Amino acid sequence: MASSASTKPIFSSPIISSSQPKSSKSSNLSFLSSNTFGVKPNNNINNLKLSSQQHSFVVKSVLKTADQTKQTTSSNNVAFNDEKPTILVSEKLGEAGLQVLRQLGNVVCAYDLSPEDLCKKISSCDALIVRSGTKVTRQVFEAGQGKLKVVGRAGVGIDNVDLQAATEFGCLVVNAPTANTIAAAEHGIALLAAMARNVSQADASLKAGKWLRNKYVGVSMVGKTLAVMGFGKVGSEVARRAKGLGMNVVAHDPYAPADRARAVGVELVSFDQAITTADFISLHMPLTPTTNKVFNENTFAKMKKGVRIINVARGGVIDEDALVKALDSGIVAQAALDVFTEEPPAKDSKLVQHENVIATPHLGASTKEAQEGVAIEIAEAVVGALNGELSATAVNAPMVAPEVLSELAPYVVLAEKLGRLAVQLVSGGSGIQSIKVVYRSARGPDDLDTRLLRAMITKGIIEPISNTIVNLVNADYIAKQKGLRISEERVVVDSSPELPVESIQIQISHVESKFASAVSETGQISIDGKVKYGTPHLTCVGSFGVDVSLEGNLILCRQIDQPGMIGLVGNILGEQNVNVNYMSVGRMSRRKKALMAIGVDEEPNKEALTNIGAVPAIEEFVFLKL
Ligand SMILES: NC(=O)c1ccc[n+]([C@@H]2O[C@H](COP(=O)([O-])OP(=O)(O)OC[C@H]3O[C@@H](n4cnc5c(N)ncnc54)[C@H](O)[C@@H]3O)[C@@H](O)[C@H]2O)c1
Ligand SMILES: O=C(O)[C@H](O)COP(=O)(O)O
Repeated sequence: MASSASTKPIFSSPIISSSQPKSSKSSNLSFLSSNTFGVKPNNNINNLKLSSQQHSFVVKSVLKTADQTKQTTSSNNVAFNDEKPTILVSEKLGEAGLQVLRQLGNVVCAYDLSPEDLCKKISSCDALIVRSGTKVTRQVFEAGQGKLKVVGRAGVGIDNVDLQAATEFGCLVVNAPTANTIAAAEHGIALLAAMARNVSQADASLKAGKWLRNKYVGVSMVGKTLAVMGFGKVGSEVARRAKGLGMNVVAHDPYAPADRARAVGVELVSFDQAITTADFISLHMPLTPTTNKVFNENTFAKMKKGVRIINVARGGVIDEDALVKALDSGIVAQAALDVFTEEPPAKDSKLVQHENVIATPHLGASTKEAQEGVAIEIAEAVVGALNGELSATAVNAPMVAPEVLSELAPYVVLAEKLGRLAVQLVSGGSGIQSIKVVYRSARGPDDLDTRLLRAMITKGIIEPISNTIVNLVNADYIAKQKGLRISEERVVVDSSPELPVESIQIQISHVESKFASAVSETGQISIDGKVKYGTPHLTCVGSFGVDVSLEGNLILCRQIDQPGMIGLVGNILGEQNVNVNYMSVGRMSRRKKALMAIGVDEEPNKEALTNIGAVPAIEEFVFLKL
């Protein structure tokens, strides 16, 4: 490490768990099985090479599922399946979106599927597109395991998708968050005005032959206070429109920036302040464990008597029984509801049937314009994901800008290879619990996004020793599940900021190594790598500096530094027709200990490895698969 280097931890890993994983697999990484040479046969090795389609390749690699791994392993290249992907559309989607999908894959539109039929169909699908009516449960992800790569939610709310299960199964979830904003806001305003002026009730009454002008006297909106609960995309558009109606608008949103509210002329206030001062309350927050039934008996009791409530967000944010009581008692004068806890609600729902309630069947996003826009937005996101692009609307994966991705491409390969090497250096009986990754870089902390690199290191470490397929979506989850703690550290070095990373070091502590020379003076297994001319290189093993290109496989030998060693080992390999592609020797001092790193194209047979071990000057050696 350069003496001028400053050390700054950048990541305090969330991947810290003392809990045992749920799966029946080993709770830590102690199940390294060994053959004669201490290496477990590895079915998941990808012969990764950078190509002209580097960017696309990198993403495909980081999002790869078991299915793709099978295919790439058998064909020994990194290309996606040549067959067209199958995209299941389980709810009505605009024609323009379907056309985008058809350009890439086989599109199957199957509406109103039972949960069982969805599970049956999904096992042969690469992607699923839903709206709010399809429950994408854990069972769906289990049924789609190894094949289903992406779930597209044609809309905003993802409360009908089991995100935890998606992440565990490495399935990307994308949504279409912008195209229906205006439609939802307009519907909110339509309900607000219709409720205030009794439009629905008066219309029904007139159609029933009555003329009740006195009964349907409404309330005015101008000068009244509207509390917008959730000042996101829809909430802020509702606020903007309500101001146009002359309303006094306040908003509550714990995460909204004050300047965004100021720009609309809205004051951000506390939850209690909002609900106690408002004449109208309009709900625009997502349904989450925190917002579930946040409008309940207690909160209704705090509201101004005669308050009016509009909900175009999610039914689940209201305790519907409590709302019926509040309507009966007059605390809530009227409610206008587009969404319900159960959709469709029961025909005899007291809430829907209440005389002071007007209701629509989840129509917020249902304008021609919004449905066209949502269909295109989700189709493009799903096609992009299937093509290997990271989506800007990924819900359960880090979003990495394409230019960052291209720049990091060779480092992604290096990261995975170093992970693979490091884990193979751990001796069979040891469990890995703690891994430290040190990035040496001239870049400032904001200019280096290491999430991708960390995911690929995790992939490299876990895949050789388990059947789990690791990708960008599930890397952190899988590491946590296996009790693996990964911490990251940045060392700022005085080199060119043109390069995102100068070197990556992986340290594994509290384990024994099957190759003692890989253990550094401070007691950890430690290896370093760099990208040279676009190719990953191993540059340090323990305390030995080496330089070997990480292609094919690797033999590391520690020996007494003396003439003729390269020839001796080269001959043994040559006799078995094993081609050496790279060789490098690092030593501590002259004629003492040296470390020889040999890159080989083929896997040496047992005899070749036995003969290498029998060379008197060789004190230890290890064969590592990349
Ligand atoms: N009825 C429909 O057809 C329809 C159409 C579009 C959107 N929606 C629903 O409307 C809601 C908002 O959509 P959006 O596009 O504006 O989403 P958004 O993510 O842009 O906005 C949601 C806002 O809620 C805020 N929030 C989160 N937790 C909160 C809490 N506890 N209290 C207050 N605010 C909180 C967030 O900070 C965010 O600003 C979602 O539930 C969405 O599913 C319904
Ligand atoms: O969250 C959303 O985008 C809306 O609730 C729209 O849902 P829909 O796609 O089922 O109309």
